[in-house]
Amino acid sequence: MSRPPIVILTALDLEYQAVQEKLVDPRPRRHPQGTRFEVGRLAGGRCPIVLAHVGKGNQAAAVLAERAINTFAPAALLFVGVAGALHSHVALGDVVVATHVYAFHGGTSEDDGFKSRPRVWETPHVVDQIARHIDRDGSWKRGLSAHDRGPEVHFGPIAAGEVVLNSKVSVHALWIREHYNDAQAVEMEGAGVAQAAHLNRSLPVVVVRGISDRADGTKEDTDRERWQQRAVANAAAFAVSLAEELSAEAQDDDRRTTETRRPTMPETIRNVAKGNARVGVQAGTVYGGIRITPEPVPPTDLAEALAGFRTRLQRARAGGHLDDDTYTAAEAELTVADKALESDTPQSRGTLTLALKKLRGLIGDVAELAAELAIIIGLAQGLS
Ligand SMILES: Nc1nc2c([nH]c(=O)n2[C@H]2C[C@H](O)[C@@H](COP(=O)(O)OP(=O)(O)OP(=O)(O)O)O2)c(=O)[nH]1
Repeated sequence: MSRPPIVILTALDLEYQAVQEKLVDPRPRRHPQGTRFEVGRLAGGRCPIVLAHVGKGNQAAAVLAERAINTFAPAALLFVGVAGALHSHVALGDVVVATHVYAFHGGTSEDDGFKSRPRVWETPHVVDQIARHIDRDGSWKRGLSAHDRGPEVHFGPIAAGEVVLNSKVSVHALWIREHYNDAQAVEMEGAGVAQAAHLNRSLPVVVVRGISDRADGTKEDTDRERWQQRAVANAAAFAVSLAEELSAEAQDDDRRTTETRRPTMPETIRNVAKGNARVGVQAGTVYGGIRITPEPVPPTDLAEALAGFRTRLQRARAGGHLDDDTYTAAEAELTVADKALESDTPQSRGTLTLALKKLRGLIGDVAELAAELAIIIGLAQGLS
């Protein structure tokens, strides 16, 4: 079972570069709409990473997050970048991991002033627990260049708006202090990414930010002192450790689901076979060097099976088991099959079977996919 990918989004070139440096053998993947993703693996790790540059702002971040989710079916989404600190205990170079993201610009403008209409997305519990474990473990700091003090990791809310905040006394600064007082850092993309993940069956998302200024009017100075590069290197180091753990966890979850679906066998087996009946192995407990491969539970609903197969196809591509051209051709056949299934006429049933057979020719080299498709073809043939 191959590991599901983790998508990492970045806004600035220096953020992209900081993550890209962690990838082994990154390969470009061009989306039909022109977005260039890069897919690689972490050095010494097994998790496929999909990296993208989304530019500044929540809107672009949301659209491209949606695109990445649809294309790669990741196990989780991370945003890695820089941010300004909102409290004095959060120092330059520290890492802030969002427990919540506040979209701090929501509100209503009334005669007696602007009223807050907060929106907030919470980081899923399981992901938060993994991130805290990585912080306690501390091994994510290996490989960081030696500083006077190692960066600290802070867990807390992040405020994401539509402006670069570079003042302690501006309207925006006062607004955040009054209504989002526990926010640790401020940035411009977290809300867009969180919204996109929420709209995709609440896919786990984590915003990881390195602090490169104090959001207090000194941003130009700290930028000149290259705090952006230093801060994002720390955020990237933390994020890739997190990605590796998240992918491993998702794989374990997949395995557990497969195992709980397997019917359990009682310890004592009574053989009820009679006459010339053929009997395989019936055993409650088996000792010795026996390898057992769990048999997948065959799908019964064709539409669901096709949707599941599309996800598997995306993962096979993200994991490097299918090249781009084969993937595109296979996806096209799957779309033909989907449409034919919707029409449900005698003619469309023929189209459906033909599309699935062409698909079989395309993915035949990937054993896992071929086995699953054989079951789907059986289901489709059962329709006619
Ligand atoms: N360090 C820091 N990063 C911030 C702040 N606000 C903010 O949105 N970010 C994050 C999210 C944005 O993607 C990006 C904006 O930072 P930037 O350095 O590009 O800001 P800017 O537009 O003023 O920079 P420039 O291109 O004019 O030099 O950094 C902040 O106050 N401090």
